[in-house]
Amino acid sequence: MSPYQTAKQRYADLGVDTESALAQLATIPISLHCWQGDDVGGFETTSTELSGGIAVTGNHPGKARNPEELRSDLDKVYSILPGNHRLNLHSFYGEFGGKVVDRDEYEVCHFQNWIDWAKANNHGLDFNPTFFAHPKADSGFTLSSGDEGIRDFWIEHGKRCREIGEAMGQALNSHCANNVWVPDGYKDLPADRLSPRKRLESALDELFSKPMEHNLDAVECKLFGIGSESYVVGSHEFYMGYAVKNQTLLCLDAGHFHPTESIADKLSSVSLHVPEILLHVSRGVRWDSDHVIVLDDLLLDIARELVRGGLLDKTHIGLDFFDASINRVAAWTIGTRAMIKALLIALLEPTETLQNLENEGDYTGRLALMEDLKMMPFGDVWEEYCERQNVPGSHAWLNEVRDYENTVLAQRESSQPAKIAAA
Ligand SMILES: C[C@H](O)[C@H](O)[C@@H](O)C(=O)CO
Ligand SMILES: [Mn+2]
Repeated sequence: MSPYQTAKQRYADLGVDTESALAQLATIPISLHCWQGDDVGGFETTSTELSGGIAVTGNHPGKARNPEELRSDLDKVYSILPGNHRLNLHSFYGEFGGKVVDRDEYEVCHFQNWIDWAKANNHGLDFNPTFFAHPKADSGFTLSSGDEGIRDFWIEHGKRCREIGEAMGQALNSHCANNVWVPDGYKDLPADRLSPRKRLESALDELFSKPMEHNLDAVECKLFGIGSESYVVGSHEFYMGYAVKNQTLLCLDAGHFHPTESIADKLSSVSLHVPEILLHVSRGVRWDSDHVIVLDDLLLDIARELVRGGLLDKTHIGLDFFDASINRVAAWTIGTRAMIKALLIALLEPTETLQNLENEGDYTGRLALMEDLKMMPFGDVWEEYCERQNVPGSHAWLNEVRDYENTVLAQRESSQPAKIAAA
């Protein structure tokens, strides 16, 4: 018997059908974030320093310098991922043909190459307005700014991004999860916590006022950022309330809460009150909210909650990490494959048995089974999945990335010259 056949039998003994787990896994798209490929740089003609309290460290050679290189890197990543996945694009990755196009002037045409590429490769697209890395975000406030001109500028940006998201969804015959994250906040003790929150609420009301069909609005909170340690306008309570009241999607970023707080525990509660959930799966390490995700307990808990609670249908799984200290194509691949593995392990659980034990009050049996499940041969099921999906299994994928590094990434100048604007 092959290792998979043995594993299949061992799972069958627990009442788990590995074939249906694999069939379901193949239907779950993960939305890869474009910004892992170039250290959250974007392709605007006037480049501005990254801001908004997020930071990328590391200087691994081979960073994508233009949209063609970024798409080529993404093609490589998708080619070694089992399943069919989406792209989550930030708006400042538009293609502006060498012209200065400010954020309140973005149009669908600036994203046409991305749409064409997504269509040709059968990727859904998700989107994000970009409220950072811009002179009008330098005060630390955007949609909640006390300056009406600044606020209006960002509201216009948000509205245009919704139109772009709608066009993406329409062109690709899919939804487009469009996530608003603003960095607004104070480094030190605020004297007025309420006014910025009132301004953010009414700015969002205006930004979201036009009904859309394909574009799904989402809002993302954060506990603190670098430079906004004392106060973030868009806190969890703010956005939870906003999303419930307005029935938008709520985005939960795994790195945006207190280190002892896991978003896994939030999913069931939130699912009762908002129509759908967007995830930014990330890994917080001390002050940094964006390490590459790995197959750890926190990630497994997220996947288990999605499966046990039957929440996969109302959850959009997106990733959010960036690491420039390792090969960026490998970073994407390690993180995305970890997410898929976590989902597989969760799908291979005998959920009904566990829940029956719980309902019967047999907590001994529940804990014993949970512990024994950790020794089940899910690795053999994973290898089978990779083989059936025609992608390299464990270890082999890294050879492909190393080849790509030697033949493609190494050709990019280490000096990382100015961005090449696409025509
Ligand atoms: C680049 C993204 O907008 C960003 O990571 C955001 O989602 C976030 O999580 C900020 O900490
Ligand atoms: Mn995020």
